[in-house]
Amino acid sequence: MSIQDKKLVSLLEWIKNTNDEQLKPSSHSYISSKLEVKDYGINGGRGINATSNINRSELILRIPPSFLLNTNTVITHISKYNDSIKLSEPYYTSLYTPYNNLSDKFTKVYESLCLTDLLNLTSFQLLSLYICLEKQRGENSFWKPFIDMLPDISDFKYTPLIWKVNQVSNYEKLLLLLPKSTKQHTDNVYKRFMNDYEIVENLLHKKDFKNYITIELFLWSWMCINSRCLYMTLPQSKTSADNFTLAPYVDFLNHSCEDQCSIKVDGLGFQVFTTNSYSKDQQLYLSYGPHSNDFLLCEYGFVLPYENKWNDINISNFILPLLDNNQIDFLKDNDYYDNYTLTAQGISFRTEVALAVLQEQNPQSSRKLQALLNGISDGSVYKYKSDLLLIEILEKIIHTCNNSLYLEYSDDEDIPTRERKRIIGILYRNMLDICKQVKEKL
Ligand SMILES: C[S@@+](CC[C@H](N)C(=O)[O-])C[C@H]1O[C@@H](n2cnc3c(N)ncnc32)[C@H](O)[C@@H]1O
Repeated sequence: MSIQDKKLVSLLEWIKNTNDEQLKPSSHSYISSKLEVKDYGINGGRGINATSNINRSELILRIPPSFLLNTNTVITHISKYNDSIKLSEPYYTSLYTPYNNLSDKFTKVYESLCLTDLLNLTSFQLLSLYICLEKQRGENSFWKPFIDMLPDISDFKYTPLIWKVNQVSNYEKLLLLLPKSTKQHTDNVYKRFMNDYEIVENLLHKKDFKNYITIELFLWSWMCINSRCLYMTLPQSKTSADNFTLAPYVDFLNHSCEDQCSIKVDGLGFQVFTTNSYSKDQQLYLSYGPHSNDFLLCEYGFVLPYENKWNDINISNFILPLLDNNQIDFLKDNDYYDNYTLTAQGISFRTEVALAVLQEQNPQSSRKLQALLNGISDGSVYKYKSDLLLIEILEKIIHTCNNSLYLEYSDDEDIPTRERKRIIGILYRNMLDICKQVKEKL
């Protein structure tokens, strides 16, 4: 049995938890016997395979609350090492937290944190910190079987954030080759990451724990969360971004554009139902959301090279510099400022509004514009000039894409650089396809 197979067996034993008398059978995880984890190699890494036919609307997975890694479970587990943290809410007290009393240098960190310290962190910061510490606790960690099955940092080799933080070979050149909107997205992800790292580092520093978490470890933990978190409302969350959980085993489901499984979260935990029927040996998928390749690359580290119906192009960089102050004020007042996109189907309504505003000296007093915004007019009065400007923009993008398509077939001697260039080339090819389809329709 390979090491990976042994780790998977441990994960299954841990998550089913059938040996523990304390736990009611209804709280054991349910993993349908029609499922197996399969390695799809370069086509998505590990995924879930149907070992026999599965019906539509069939319950295939149920992971009880105690085995979900989120703010609730983290705070409850930490409280077991810290007498100052008194929890009374049922979403904490109902959790199963076998306290094994295995103190170590990392549980000293838990001893030093008060509840306010924990609640002042975002879910993302708290979980990143916790996974870094639990990973280093090894055998002492309740979560070891789960942490052992998390991906390796090399599984994120296509993520531009990793290129930048780890300064991989040719990273500066690679970042410059990215389409502008992907570069901007990368800068935003980088800011989010650095901000989380600094906050966690400052907290540890304040408590006198130095060199407990390297940036490399934090990056791994942060990317594992970013690429595997699933939406789940949590009672103590301050923002919608805090509403997520990690769900062992469910997180083996790979992404497809079409929803093929649905999620239900209730007192029983995190449940997955099929929304399709599957035949034996088919891979099961879950849609992570309506994400373009640009988004998938920056946040998850992969792209769907051929069939991503959510691909779009952000053309804000072309439109924003053309707006005068009056037009900017109007768009801001009406919540239409920035984020102008187009897909293979055409421009978004936001983009249509921006192109119409560009044709108005005094947008505030234009009845035509008001009619467009209110849905009374179809905006055809603006169409001729909007199309002319759009063609100009499309031609500029087509020119850039044509000059960058070679990247997909790069013959760079350095293999990692060649692979990363191939992914960048795919982004340009996707953009070119959209531009051509939109142009044909004008
Ligand atoms: C929630 S995990 C899914 C399980 C993952 N494949 C694994 O080996 O652990 C998300 C990660 O899986 C990979 N992934 C998911 N869907 C994919 C797809 N359609 N094509 C390629 N990679 C995919 C990406 O690396 C992504 O960051």
